[in-house]
Amino acid sequence: MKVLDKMYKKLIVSCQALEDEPLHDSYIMSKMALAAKLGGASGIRANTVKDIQAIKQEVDLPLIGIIKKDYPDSAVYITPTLEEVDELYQEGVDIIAFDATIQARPGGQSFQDFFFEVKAKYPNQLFMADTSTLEEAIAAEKAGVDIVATTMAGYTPYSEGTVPLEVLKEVVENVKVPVIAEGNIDTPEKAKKALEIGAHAVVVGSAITRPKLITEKFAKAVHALSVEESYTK
Ligand SMILES: CC(=O)N[C@H](C=O)[C@@H](O)[C@H](O)[C@H](O)COP(=O)(O)O
Repeated sequence: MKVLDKMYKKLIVSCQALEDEPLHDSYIMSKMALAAKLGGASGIRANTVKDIQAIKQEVDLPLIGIIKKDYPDSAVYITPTLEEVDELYQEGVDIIAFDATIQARPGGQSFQDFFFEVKAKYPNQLFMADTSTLEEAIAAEKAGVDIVATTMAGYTPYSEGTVPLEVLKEVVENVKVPVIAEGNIDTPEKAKKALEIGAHAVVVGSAITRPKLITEKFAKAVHALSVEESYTK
């Protein structure tokens, strides 16, 4: 079965922890992936070759690979250049994802120029475009990507405050390639809604694999109550 068929209407779990996050460790990410698989995930999204290698030891699910890297002259950090694409291709992942916003890439390169190079070098690889607006999704489809995703909705200065599921709906209505819902899908209800809207699959990250953020949500709710009701004996 082809990878896009395996993912159809399924849950993909993003297992990522950056250097400044408490779970930053490839072994931990591999166990997160295993937990996700046992819980019913049908795919994994992972960052860095090291994490991807560790995850491959634990699970045999379809993999979406990215490399997050900061460059001083660009706001684009998800697989920004051909160099990161080369690394992911050499490691081997089912889908390579990258930022496909209108923001300039390192060296001032546009998404179109970047993708032209990428596609020419790797014509048989599946590529997923992380976009923040309908316009970017349409442009990415036109450039020839295989999948568009709403990953960056709310994370570019010009998309701040947009509602991911609303962006998803617009994108689904206007592009023909499969659309993956990703970004701030933080409840099972929203994941289900994303698929009902027409997403091909849904990626959930923080709500499953970032316990610090999950704890913060609980702590905030609990502490708000403890401020209202002080303890007196
Ligand atoms: C904007 C950005 O850098 N997103 C990253 C993309 O890989 C990840 O940090 C997210 O966790 C992932 O997209 C899943 O989203 P959420 O964690 O909201 O379920």
